[in-house]
Amino acid sequence: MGSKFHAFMFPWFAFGHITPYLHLANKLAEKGHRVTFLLPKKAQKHLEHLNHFPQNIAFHPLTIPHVNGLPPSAETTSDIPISLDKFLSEAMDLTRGQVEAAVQTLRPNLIFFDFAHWVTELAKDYMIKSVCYIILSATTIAHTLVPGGELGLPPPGYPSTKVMYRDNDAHALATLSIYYKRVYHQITTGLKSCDIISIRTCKEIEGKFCDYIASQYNRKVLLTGPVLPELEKGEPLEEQWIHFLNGFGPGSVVFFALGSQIILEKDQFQELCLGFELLGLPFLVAVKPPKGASTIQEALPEGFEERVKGRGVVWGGWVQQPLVLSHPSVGCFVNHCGFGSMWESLMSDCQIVLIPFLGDQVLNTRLMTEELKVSVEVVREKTGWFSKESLSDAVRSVMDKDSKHGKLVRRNKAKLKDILVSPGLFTSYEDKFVEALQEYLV
Ligand SMILES: O=c1ccn([C@@H]2O[C@H](COP(=O)(O)OP(=O)(O)O[C@H]3OC[C@@H](O)[C@H](O)[C@H]3O)[C@@H](O)[C@H]2O)c(=O)[nH]1
Repeated sequence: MGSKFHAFMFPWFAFGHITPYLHLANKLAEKGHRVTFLLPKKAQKHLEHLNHFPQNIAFHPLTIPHVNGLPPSAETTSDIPISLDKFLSEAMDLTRGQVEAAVQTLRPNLIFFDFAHWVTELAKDYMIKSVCYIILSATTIAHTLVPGGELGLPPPGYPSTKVMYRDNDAHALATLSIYYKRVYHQITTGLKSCDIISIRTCKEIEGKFCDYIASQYNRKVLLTGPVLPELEKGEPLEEQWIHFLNGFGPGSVVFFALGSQIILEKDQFQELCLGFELLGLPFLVAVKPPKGASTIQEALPEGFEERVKGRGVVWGGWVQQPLVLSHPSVGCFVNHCGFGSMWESLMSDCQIVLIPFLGDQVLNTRLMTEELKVSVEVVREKTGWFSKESLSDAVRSVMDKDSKHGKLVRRNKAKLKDILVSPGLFTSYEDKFVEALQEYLV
């Protein structure tokens, strides 16, 4: 059994990081441990519905200090373009006093962090254990964030010849170069100096990358598994989507989403819409309005809505992605291969088409498409541009009943899913992880 502990959680101020931390917090709380969750004030109201154990998980809101260059109301990466992330990162560093005050008062046993590498010093001062909990893929860490790593190039001894950047990834590398140095420093410092390294993955998908990280940091690496939430514990799918999706046959709808960060240029957004028009299948596209537009409607190609009426919707807000994916009418998931979406796509019964934008998304895409062979990637030009034809061709290549390639990836994916859903696999990762933490605390 082991004794109950009290953990602090302090993830990077991005929903793509906060949400998986909260899923892990729920698992700890379910086992009777206590969690104090540090997060920006405004983020709390978006997350309360995901806290399934409010008696054991307490949110501890932080005030985001003012930093020149950061818009006054910005508190998470969803509030700013990627080019301003560095200011939010400075603001996070300036919350150190608030974090320390909370540690001093509440005296936790452990503190989980990812980007705030200075947590390890603070933890030592108060004699608590620091846990660097990585919610990006092990593949990304192994390729880009090990000591001696270099932007865009695999490090010596890297265990794959397939999961790499290629010529046509210059667009993703250019974005990565904006924040690479900062994130490299944050992650490698945190991983070197923490007490415990842990990653949100499992060896069935990323075993050799996890082993490589362990060898490069000369440390044991604990895996939590994907720590997916139980869908039945949350709210049901919104009525409007049930109604829309029920109007189509099993496995016929293509669902498109790009996570919480990607905002398309207007011309690329329009090309995307035209790609769906060309495809001819029913679709639900959920993306933010493109740059320069405040609504989706004003940015749609002329006459588009009329032409696809009754067959497709482009929605500018949040949809409940895991629930949409579990609707029987949805047969294909086109997405950016953020690590959260990658897991959700693997656990669904949909065909997977990938269109990565950021550095880690490119590597995740290669892992899925070339190493595991469970998906296809949309072909881009050297400039990063994808055309309506390349988008619709990729979807057709897996959705056409007679497509050989479609059959192959469907078979591979079904095999992998069988392994992942084998009874007890994920819970045994979670149990072993918690046991390992308890051993550290003895
Ligand atoms: O409309 C939406 C969009 C997204 N979501 C949810 O939001 C989460 C998005 O997480 P992802 O990791 O896929 O993508 P994000 O873009 O938010 O992640 C960010 O952090 C993780 C990194 O791998 C990504 O590169 C980075 O962009 C998923 O759990 C998804 O189900 C919705 O529920 N509805």
